[in-house]
Amino acid sequence: MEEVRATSAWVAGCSTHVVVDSKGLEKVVDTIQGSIPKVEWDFEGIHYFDNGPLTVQYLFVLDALNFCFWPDKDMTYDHLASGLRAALRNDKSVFDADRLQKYTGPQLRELLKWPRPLPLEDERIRLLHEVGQELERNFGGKAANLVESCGKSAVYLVALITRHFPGFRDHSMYKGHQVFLYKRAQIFAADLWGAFKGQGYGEFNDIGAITMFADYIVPAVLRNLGVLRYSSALASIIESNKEISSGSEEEVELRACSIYAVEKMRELIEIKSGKKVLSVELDLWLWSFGIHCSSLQPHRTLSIYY
Ligand SMILES: Nc1nc2c(c(CN[C@H]3C=C[C@H](O)[C@@H]3O)cn2[C@@H]2O[C@H](COP(=O)(O)O)[C@@H](O)[C@H]2O)c(=O)[nH]1
Repeated sequence: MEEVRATSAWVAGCSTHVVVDSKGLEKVVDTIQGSIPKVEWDFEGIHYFDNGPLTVQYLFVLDALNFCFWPDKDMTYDHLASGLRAALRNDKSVFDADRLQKYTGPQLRELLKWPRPLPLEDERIRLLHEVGQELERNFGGKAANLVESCGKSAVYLVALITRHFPGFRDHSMYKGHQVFLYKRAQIFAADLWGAFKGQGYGEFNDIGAITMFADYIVPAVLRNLGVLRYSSALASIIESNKEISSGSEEEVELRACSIYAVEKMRELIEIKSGKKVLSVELDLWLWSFGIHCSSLQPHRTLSIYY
């Protein structure tokens, strides 16, 4: 994920709306004293897991749809993960590649037992079709084949996913430069690693290369911890719940500075305590803290990437 790391660092270096506060960062690192609280993958108990290829199919579908829940004030990631789990328990062929290509909005709603249109429903359907078509065309219909072809490399997996599935190409233009964020492709690798506990489909020799997943929860957590600071203009946009356009400087800075800050946190933990932590572990700790923190103020962007 060298391009994610390098381009995020570049944004952080010329960012004007968001600042990574090195003092704030150091304070957090001093507080945790080299050992971040261990958060178990699926601490919520909402995901499907059967230790086999169907779990891989489930996680790929889940991460194809893992974005933008906030427009419906009652919807969260939990509804998606547990809704897809219930659908799969009820019918093992529900995520077969041929079926993925045919779902309609109302059918997906029915699958998730959601009583009204989903946020960005048309895009969700388009992305499901894309996943079904491309899995069928190049991977024998199975996400497990996609993962097996990666030779235990998370970096290669992310590259392969972004090459084959345009919906996962999470990138932006910032001050004339292309910036790579790859949130959903990276989170899929991390979900495999977490679910399979680093074994089988979850075994990656380079899991340390994955960065944090730039969503709308972790930036707000980092701000809450004093690691990120916002300009007063950006702070008032976020506090008044106004939407920030996808691809705007503000939005790219919020996401890229979060990636950069977590990389810096990881480096500083190692310098201060000699302990190596993974960005994936830091992400899960920060994210799980965020979803339990009612005072958090996430930014609002309509996006298919996070
Ligand atoms: N950075 C980061 N962002 C994450 C996740 C996850 C879930 N990961 C699973 C993996 C293991 C655990 O057991 C988790 O269940 C979801 N999100 C993002 O959060 C937002 C949803 O917020 P709300 O609308 O309040 O539900 C949305 O952008 C979604 O894409 C993560 O881990 N890291």
